[in-house]
Amino acid sequence: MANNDNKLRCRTVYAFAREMYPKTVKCDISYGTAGFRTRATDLEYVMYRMGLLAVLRARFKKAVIGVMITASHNPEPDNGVKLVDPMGEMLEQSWEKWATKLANVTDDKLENVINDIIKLHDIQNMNDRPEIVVGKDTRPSSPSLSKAVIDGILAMGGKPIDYGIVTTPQLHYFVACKNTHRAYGEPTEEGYYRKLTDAFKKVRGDNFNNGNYTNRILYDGANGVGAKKIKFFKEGLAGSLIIDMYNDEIIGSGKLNYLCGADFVKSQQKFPTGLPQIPNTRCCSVDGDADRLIYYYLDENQKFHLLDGDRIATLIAGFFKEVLEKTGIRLNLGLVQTAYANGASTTYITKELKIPVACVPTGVKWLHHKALEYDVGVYFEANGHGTVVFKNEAKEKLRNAFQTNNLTREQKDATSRLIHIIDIINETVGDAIADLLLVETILHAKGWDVRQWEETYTDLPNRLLKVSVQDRTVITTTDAERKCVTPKGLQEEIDNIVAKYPKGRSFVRPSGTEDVIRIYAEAVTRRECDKLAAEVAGKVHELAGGTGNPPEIPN
Ligand SMILES: CC(=O)N[C@H]1[C@@H](OP(=O)(O)O)O[C@H](CO)[C@@H](O)[C@@H]1O
Ligand SMILES: [Mg+2]
Repeated sequence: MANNDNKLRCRTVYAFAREMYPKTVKCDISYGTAGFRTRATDLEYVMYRMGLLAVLRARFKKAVIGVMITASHNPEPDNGVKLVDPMGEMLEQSWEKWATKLANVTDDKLENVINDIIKLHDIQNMNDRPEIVVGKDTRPSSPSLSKAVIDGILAMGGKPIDYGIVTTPQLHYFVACKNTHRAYGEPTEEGYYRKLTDAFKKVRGDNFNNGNYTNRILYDGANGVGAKKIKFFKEGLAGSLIIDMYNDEIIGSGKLNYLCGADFVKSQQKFPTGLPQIPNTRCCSVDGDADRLIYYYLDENQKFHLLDGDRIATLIAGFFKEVLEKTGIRLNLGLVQTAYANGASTTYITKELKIPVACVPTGVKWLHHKALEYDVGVYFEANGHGTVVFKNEAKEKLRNAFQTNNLTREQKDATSRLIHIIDIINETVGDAIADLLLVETILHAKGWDVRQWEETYTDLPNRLLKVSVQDRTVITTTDAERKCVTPKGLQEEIDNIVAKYPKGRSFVRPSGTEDVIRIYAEAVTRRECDKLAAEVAGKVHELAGGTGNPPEIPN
């Protein structure tokens, strides 16, 4: 009977694939830095197939798996999909290649790839009906793409749990809650808001303001899901933090991520559209799926000041170091960055904060795994994506110490504070809104305004450029992407250019989410930095098959 069920199910899988979700795109796509991401019109069959894969992965892991439909900070016509593993982490790398294979195989070979996955992973429980948690962002294409994922899940015999429109970090959280049998929290939106806002209010206490810190912030929702969900936080925070909302698609008519949002603010280094320009006022932006957070302000001369992911990371790591010292409990703390981290932030962390720093390749999966090596691991990408992770033993150590009577009053207060702060954090993945609550908690504890935060160190001027090339895979890199291996000769040319600029640093790598080569540069002055970036971009264009006009070098 089981065998017959299986055959019947498999026939449904392939009939559906051919009739409802035929492969419409000839060229291959690959599971990149954050899953598949491309024009939404090219994604229906990919979504269906990822629904199939999620069920196989869930049967293999004997756990709940997540599927998130989003293209994050990309323009509105794009969309994407990524799978979320049992503890809320990104899909294990060895399965990325199966995702890529499954997405690219022709309709008539789909069955072979599925059989290969089943055989190679010895998946025996093909009649299990695992839960697959599905979420989507606010893009117009998301509902139909979500239906394709759900059809894939159903065809493969899984049980879709559709959470509708949620932020990416919410979906990661739901998966972790389900697989820990609620030890991590309630797997509902309500449970998520309650956990974070209750912890925030406990730590904040009755004094909402402190020293130079005032509890009002201007919030740019990027006209996306972050604008929708912040409203529930506002309710839960009950005035302890006042969030003035802008770029809210319901109130305004703005387009998703257009001239606003965390990616725009960070990469353009500009104040976004839609927010009032009030001097020296703390502002923040999230991206299209609310997993990135960036702070900034305009001074009295209308000069723009950015406080990016590196700045958030140093604030958090420095604060945890102080509190951990106060607890008297020995836990090791480390910070993880990528090559995009501003050199000044790395110097500040190592020389002044004296916290160990690791550098890993771009992409949350690398940062997250490295951070798990520490008892308390803080990780952030310069673009504002990051969080803090705690080893289970570290959490236990804190809780046990709190229960004993061996702590002084000060040690006990610091331990209790830390235990509550852990609940403000979404440990599963970078979460813009949870990070916002954490940053606000730290600024409040220090009694700092945004300028005092900025005074901790001075960023080196930096520039991010993109160059289009015929084939971005011609560039390969090593040393956490800081050196390129191919095309031959390019690294030597970059070294020669960089040597002309005091404190200059530059590296290039193929993007994993866009069809471009990214160029990063920093130097002592803005002028030198822009020149360095443009010169390196020119070399990339020349040696890596650039398309269109070569970049212009400023005088
Ligand atoms: C320079 C940069 O910001 N790169 C981003 C971007 O990846 P690329 O591979 O560079 O396109 O999108 C990723 C997913 O959101 C994010 O993890 C990463 O940091
Ligand atoms: Mg994002």
